Amino acid sequence: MTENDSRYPGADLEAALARWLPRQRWFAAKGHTVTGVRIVLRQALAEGPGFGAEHVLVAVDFEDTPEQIYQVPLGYRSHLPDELTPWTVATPDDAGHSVFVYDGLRDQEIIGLYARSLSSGKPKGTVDLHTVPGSEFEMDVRGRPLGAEQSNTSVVLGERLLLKMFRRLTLGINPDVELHLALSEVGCRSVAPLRAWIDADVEGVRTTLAMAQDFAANSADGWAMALGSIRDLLIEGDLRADEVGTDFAGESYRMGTAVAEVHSDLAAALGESQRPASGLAAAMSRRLEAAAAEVEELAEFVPAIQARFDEAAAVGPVTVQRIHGDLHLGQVLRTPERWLLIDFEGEPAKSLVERRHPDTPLRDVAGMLRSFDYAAHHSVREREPDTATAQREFRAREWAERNSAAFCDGYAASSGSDPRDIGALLRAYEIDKAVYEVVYEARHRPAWLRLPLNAIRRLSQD
Ligand SMILES: Nc1ncnc2c1ncn2[C@@H]1O[C@H](COP(=O)(O)OP(=O)(O)O)[C@@H](O)[C@H]1O
Ligand SMILES: O=P(O)(O)O[C@H]1O[C@H](CO)[C@@H](O[C@H]2O[C@H](CO)[C@@H](O)[C@H](O)[C@H]2O)[C@H](O)[C@H]1O
Repeated sequence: MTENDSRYPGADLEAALARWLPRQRWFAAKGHTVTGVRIVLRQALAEGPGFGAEHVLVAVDFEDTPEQIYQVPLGYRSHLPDELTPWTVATPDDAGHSVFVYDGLRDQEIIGLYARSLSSGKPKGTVDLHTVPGSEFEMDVRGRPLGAEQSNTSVVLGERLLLKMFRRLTLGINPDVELHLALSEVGCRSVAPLRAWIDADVEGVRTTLAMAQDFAANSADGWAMALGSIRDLLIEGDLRADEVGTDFAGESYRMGTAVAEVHSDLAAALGESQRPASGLAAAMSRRLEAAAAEVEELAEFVPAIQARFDEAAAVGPVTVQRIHGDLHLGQVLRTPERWLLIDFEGEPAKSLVERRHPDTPLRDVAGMLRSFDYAAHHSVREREPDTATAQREFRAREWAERNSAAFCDGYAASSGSDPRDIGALLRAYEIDKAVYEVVYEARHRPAWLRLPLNAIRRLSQD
């Protein structure tokens, strides 16, 4: 297939993508009506009889929200194997299109094309590849998609590298690459080293498209591990968290030390400064106002939340630095050796400028404390209600408190500073995160909305 391809005209591709994009897990504008799709980059990767592949970027217009740009590597085949049919964008039709169009990142052959580009150091056309010095790639590695869809799409190359293709593009450098690069340069042990990244000029701005880092084989994510621990605890509800065989506190402690190490390495690599807590609290109040305008269930909590933010504002000057920005149990991987932090993109709903703003490390600590609460209470809600439900709620809370304390202990032991010492600010961050979660759940998983709302009640009114 070539740039001005006659077999699949741009206008038809744009129309097919307008129908397909809103159904994707990573589509960030759920609930907004797409009014048009415009191709902004179309780069042939392979072409031959019955098979083609293209790297495509599109700008999506909406009725009621600003344009968004998405990355959609596409495959074209005259015969689509069964395993690729769930990823169909368009089928052959009466209008004379003889090929299926599908999500290229589900096709091992197309993933292999990206792998070869990385290993040869020669991406196609206007797309640039940057290799971190000392990183080598094998020429002909095979690729496979990585499990479930998330905010982006990741593929494993030769079981050695993970290539993450950003889906919704934010014009500029992606903090995931920026922070992984900084951490890799100072030899941080608690991240998977960055090996390469891909960028291109998009609408006149140099923009990150993808990154490759070491693949941590045989790892488990913190969310799955935490759920395993809680499952055992909730079977009867009569044992305390420290009495069940799958007590998680030791892991939470080590996770705390890993997060502290990353914070210390980020400060060493990118610096620290001072900021009045009043400015941080004012930003939280603005976010609260916007969230309450979007999710009406928040309204009754606004005065109590604001009182907590006012307490945080009185804390005085605090040290700020670059942080992870969206830390939760799904963002930590337990390898056989240690915990690794992944996905430094920051909260997807924030602008790039906001995500790159220095903040206190307490935001990340609070993110993990919120996640212990999520894991515990989500597990209770997964079970059919019965006479033991109240007891399970009690145990779940105990589990969250035990693991939060262990995490903070580990953090304090590694960093020399205990996050609980500035309790008013830590609590404000927990509430701020729960407010973000209320909006996130209302947009993506309304059935989960009660989880952050219950936490807000507890955190703002205790
Ligand atoms: N370096 C890695 N090694 C192994 N698995 C990884 C690695 N980085 C991420 N993963 C896995 O890929 C999934 C998606 O990664 P993440 O960076 O969180 O992507 P997204 O931006 O799509 O949320 C994670 O949940 C984790 O299971
Ligand atoms: O897609 P990302 O992983 O970057 O993060 C977004 O999605 C997360 C949900 O997967 C969301 O996290 C919330 O749910 C988690 C459980 O699924 C829980 O552990 C977190 O504490 C809770 O915030 C995250 O906030 C969002 O940015």
